[in-house]
Amino acid sequence: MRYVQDSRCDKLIPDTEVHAALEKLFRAIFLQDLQSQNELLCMLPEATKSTYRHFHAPEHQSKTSSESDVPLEAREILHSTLGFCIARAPSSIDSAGTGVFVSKGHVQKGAVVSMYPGTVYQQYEPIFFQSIRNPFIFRCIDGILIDGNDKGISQYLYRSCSRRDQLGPLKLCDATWLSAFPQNPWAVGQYVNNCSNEREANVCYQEFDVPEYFPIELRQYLPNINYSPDSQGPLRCVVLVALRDIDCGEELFSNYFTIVQ
Ligand SMILES: C[S@@+](CC[C@H](N)C(=O)[O-])C[C@H]1O[C@@H](n2cnc3c(N)ncnc32)[C@H](O)[C@@H]1O
Repeated sequence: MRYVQDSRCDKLIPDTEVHAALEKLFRAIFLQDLQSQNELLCMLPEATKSTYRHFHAPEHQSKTSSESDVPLEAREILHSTLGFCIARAPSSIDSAGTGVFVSKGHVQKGAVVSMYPGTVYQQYEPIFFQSIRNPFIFRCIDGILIDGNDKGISQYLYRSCSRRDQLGPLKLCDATWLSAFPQNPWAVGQYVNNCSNEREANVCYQEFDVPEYFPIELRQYLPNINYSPDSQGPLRCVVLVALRDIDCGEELFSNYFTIVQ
């Protein structure tokens, strides 16, 4: 069990740091994929477009296209931006199925390591059928639920909601976490296994409400979507934050049970 004095004391790092980390990684992914973002860029306000204008300059293009036009693999972008990669692999615990490992580099205490993807349900929204034999439902402190199952009915619902909310080339979330190759390399947090007496937690969950001013062109990398189109307020995301320095090769373990006293 993880004990927290008060729901206001649950956060390990301030929201501003989570926001900065998300923006840093997402911008790096966006810049790597700039050639296919033209249609979206045309829709954006002049001020936003101008932020990216210099990246169209021939000097930059010649640097990235010298080898091929294929964007850097997502995990490599994570490594070059934040100094580590994570990947799914068979857990170091027998019978625990798949886990998530630091596969390259080193994670520093307090860093955002991963995100918990999935469909976001308010307390009063129906989730009964999706929840049957589904170990991927995450419950937030305020009762909001996130269904991070990448199979079955959960998968269909996420895809359906993501297409519903797409406005032309403007995607408001990322659905690639449902595949083996997520474009947001953090979006594998639902595979992080539970700690035990032998394997202490090295990451913990932290809720993050995406503010209105989060860059619209970067929302396409958020691995969460509201179940209801009428949901009010900010989109709920959950990130996993390192509780200590984590070395390459270590498996990530969280604590599935937090008691708010
Ligand atoms: C959210 S899933 C985590 C991903 C899971 N390992 C998989 O391969 O799908 C939670 C399930 O993983 C397994 N699990 C998680 N932590 C475990 C542990 N410490 N020991 C054994 N099984 C574990 C349990 O089956 C649990 O219901």
